Amino acid sequence: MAETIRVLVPEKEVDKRIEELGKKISEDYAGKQVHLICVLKGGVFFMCELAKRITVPVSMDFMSVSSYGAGTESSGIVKIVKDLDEPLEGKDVLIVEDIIDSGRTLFHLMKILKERGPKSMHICTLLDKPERRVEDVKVDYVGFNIPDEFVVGYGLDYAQKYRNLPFIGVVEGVE
Ligand SMILES: O=P(O)(O)OC[C@H]1O[C@H](OP(=O)(O)OP(=O)(O)O)[C@H](O)[C@@H]1O
Ligand code: HPA
Repeated sequence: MAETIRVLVPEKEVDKRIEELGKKISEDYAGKQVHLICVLKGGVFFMCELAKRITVPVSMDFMSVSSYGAGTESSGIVKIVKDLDEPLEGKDVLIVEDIIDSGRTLFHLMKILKERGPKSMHICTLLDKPERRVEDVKVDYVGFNIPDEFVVGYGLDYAQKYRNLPFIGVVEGVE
C-alpha cells in the first residue's frame, strides 16, 4: 500500500494555537528580550511562525544535534553538529522544538546549554507525545498533546519528506 497522510491537526488549528502561544510568551516575557533557540531542522517552521507572533524583543539562534545511537534505539546523548553562534550568558533562553517524544534529545541538550550560564531557560514545543516519555523534561509551552503516532508536517519529516506540509499529519500505509 502506498503511503498516505491523514490530517491530525488542520492548518487553521495550528495557526490559531501558535497565535495563542505567541501571546502567552509575550505576556510571560514582558519587559525582557527572549532569545529563541531553534533545534534544526524540524523546529524551523514552528520557530519562524512563533517569532512573528511574539511582541517583546526577540533574538534567535540555531543549532543542530544528532543522537549517538545505541543499537536500534537512539541513546539521545546528543552530539552538537552545528553549535550556536552566540553565547547564552545572561540571556532569557527559550528552546523551540517541533516535537518532544522520548524527551532524550532535550534532556541532554538542556544539560549542555545550562552550563553556559543563561539567566533563564524554558522549553516550547509544538507537539508533545507524553505517552512516549523516557526522560523527565519540564515543558513550559505545548502546542498540542498528541497520541503515540508518527507525525509529519510543520517541520516534521518521514525520511526527510513532508516537512513542508502546512498541517500536522499521520503517515499511514508504511510498515
Ligand atoms: O524526544 P526525542 O525522542 O529525543 O525526539 C525528539 C527529537 O526528534 C526530532 O528530531 P530529529 O532527530 O528527527 O531531527 P530533525 O529535526 O532534523 O528531523 C525532534 O525535532 C526532536 O529534536
Ligand atoms: O512523530 C515523529 N515524527 C517525525 N519525527 C519525529 N521525531 C520524534 N518523533 C517524531
